[in-house]
Amino acid sequence: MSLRYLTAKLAQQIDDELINEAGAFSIDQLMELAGLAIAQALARVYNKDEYPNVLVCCGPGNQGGDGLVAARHLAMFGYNPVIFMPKGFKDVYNFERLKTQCDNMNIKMIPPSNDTSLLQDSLSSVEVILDTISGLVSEPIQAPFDSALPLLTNSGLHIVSVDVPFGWDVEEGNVEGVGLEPDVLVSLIAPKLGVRSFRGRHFVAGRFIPKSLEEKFGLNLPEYPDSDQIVELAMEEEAHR
Ligand SMILES: NC(=O)C1=CN([C@@H]2O[C@H](COP(=O)(O)OP(=O)(O)OC[C@H]3O[C@@H](n4cnc5c(N)ncnc54)[C@H](OP(=O)(O)O)[C@@H]3O)[C@@H](O)[C@H]2O)[C@@H](O)CC1
Ligand SMILES: [K+]
Repeated sequence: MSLRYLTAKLAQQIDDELINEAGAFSIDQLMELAGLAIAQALARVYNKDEYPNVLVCCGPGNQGGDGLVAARHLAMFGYNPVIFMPKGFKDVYNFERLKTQCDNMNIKMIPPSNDTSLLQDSLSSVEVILDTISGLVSEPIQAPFDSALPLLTNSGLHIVSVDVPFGWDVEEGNVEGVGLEPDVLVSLIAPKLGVRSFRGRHFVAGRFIPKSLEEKFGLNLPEYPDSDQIVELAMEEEAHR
């Protein structure tokens, strides 16, 4: 039985079940585990001696929250993350706490601005971009990320994307051809249909899904090694899907 690739609707349904009485998780718990796993995947591929500087690009939704958590863990691991979060977080209470936790780690945040020169400056001093802009939303690319996208794409830097690379459709992939082209992808819980064409290093993260939910949704998740929070999909597995 092969790994199940999820529609946007199914991914949302699994998230909802994890949070309602069946799963009984709080969003903070899931965000913390997701952010930790994302940081672990980035560290697995880009070691901190060669790639110490990471630009963490955060959207205004839950995925942006995952990004703030990942930035904090990367700092704990010895990286030097810088946060680019040009649009205010939707859940202000969560954001304020996550932002304070990043401030306490002396993580720099690029101030929101219509002028892209600050972003450009940061791109010239990092080795890796972490794309935690959006995950489950299929929308045309909107401000303020529209002006950032070409800068990220043309930077030539290594890119780690979470769930769905920015600019891709959740189910159809990079149909417009303008989305980010990451080197590494971290799929939370299970990959989404749109990333079937992805051929870089692909990790699945989310070692918190109860067996009952895995079975209910027929996910056929790969086995996580040891005590890892991430599992890398083998190239053969990718080629056969
Ligand atoms: N499964 C799990 O275990 C866990 C899942 N979690 C995470 O939740 C993520 C889903 O979160 P989510 O539902 O809040 O949506 P998300 O993708 O963050 O986008 C929100 C906003 O972004 C914006 N935006 C989107 N597209 C855009 C565009 N093209 N151009 C410009 N802006 C765009 C848009 O903002 P708006 O324009 O509406 O202000 C939209 O409303 C999921 O991927 C995973 O990372 C973890 O937190 C917990 C564990
Ligand atoms: K993303």
